[in-house]
Amino acid sequence: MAHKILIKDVAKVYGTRQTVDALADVNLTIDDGEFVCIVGPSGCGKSTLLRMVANLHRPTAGSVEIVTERAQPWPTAMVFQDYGIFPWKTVEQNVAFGLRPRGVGRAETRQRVGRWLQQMGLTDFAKVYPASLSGGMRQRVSIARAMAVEPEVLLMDEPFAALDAQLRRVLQEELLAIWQKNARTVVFVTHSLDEAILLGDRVVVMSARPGRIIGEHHVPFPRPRTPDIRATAEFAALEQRIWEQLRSEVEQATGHTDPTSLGESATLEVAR
Ligand SMILES: Nc1ncnc2c1ncn2[C@@H]1O[C@H](COP(=O)(O)OP(=O)(O)OP(=O)(O)O)[C@@H](O)[C@H]1O
Repeated sequence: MAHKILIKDVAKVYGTRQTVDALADVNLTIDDGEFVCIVGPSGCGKSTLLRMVANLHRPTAGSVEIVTERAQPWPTAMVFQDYGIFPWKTVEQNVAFGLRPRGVGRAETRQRVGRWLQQMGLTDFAKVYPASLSGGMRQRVSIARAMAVEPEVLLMDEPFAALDAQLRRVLQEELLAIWQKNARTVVFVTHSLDEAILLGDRVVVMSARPGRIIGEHHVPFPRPRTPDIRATAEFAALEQRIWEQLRSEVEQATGHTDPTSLGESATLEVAR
């Protein structure tokens, strides 16, 4: 398959007098249409990496490239944990945002907004302002907005982390179904190994800061997938393998040495 994202020898240092080494020696190639999940301890530079792919941050060293025929506007869209939608715009105005700057005409905008409102179950809320929506509905607006621009690469930074456990599962399942219908390249940052395995074709594991890639795991479940794969022994075994690789990094990042004492401060979620 053709390569879509090429991350070569990337390092990121924040600050000038007091510096933070966020990333070091990051090399990652993502194929066109691949769904890659990135997991790693808190503060290891996952968001930094995503922002570099979004062209919001520049690497201090190395390069981040998206293979595309239309570099203007930048061919990514991003979904954030805190939704990032505009409170002063209605749901449909939020979903339409981003289409005009991309030169999408009125008729096409109406058609795309209608389609994505429908796909995300938002049609009845088109004229509503975000303040009256639940967190789950706001995140649906955010996903609809990102998908409406038909990005070549969709970047998702812990999009479901603020939702309660049940709602999170519902949105995971919706995203799984949407992606299987509209396959495109996705880079998805999460603290949840369960989520990463359910959704991803590949799970990339990062070390404690400065973040490096310390492992990559192919997710062997064929598409289309359903959430039933969670109940398989293969799923549990893969989750365990990834956790074993990650545990010492999480301990390092949190200052814990006894894994049984991670408790409330655990920075990774492992279903067990
Ligand atoms: N603009 C900035 N200026 C200075 N330091 C920053 C900046 N942005 C991030 N950092 C630091 O860089 C490191 C990596 O941050 P980043 O947010 O990329 O990590 P993360 O893995 O996404 O964290 P989390 O899992 O907690 O969201 C952290 O130590 C963070 O404090």
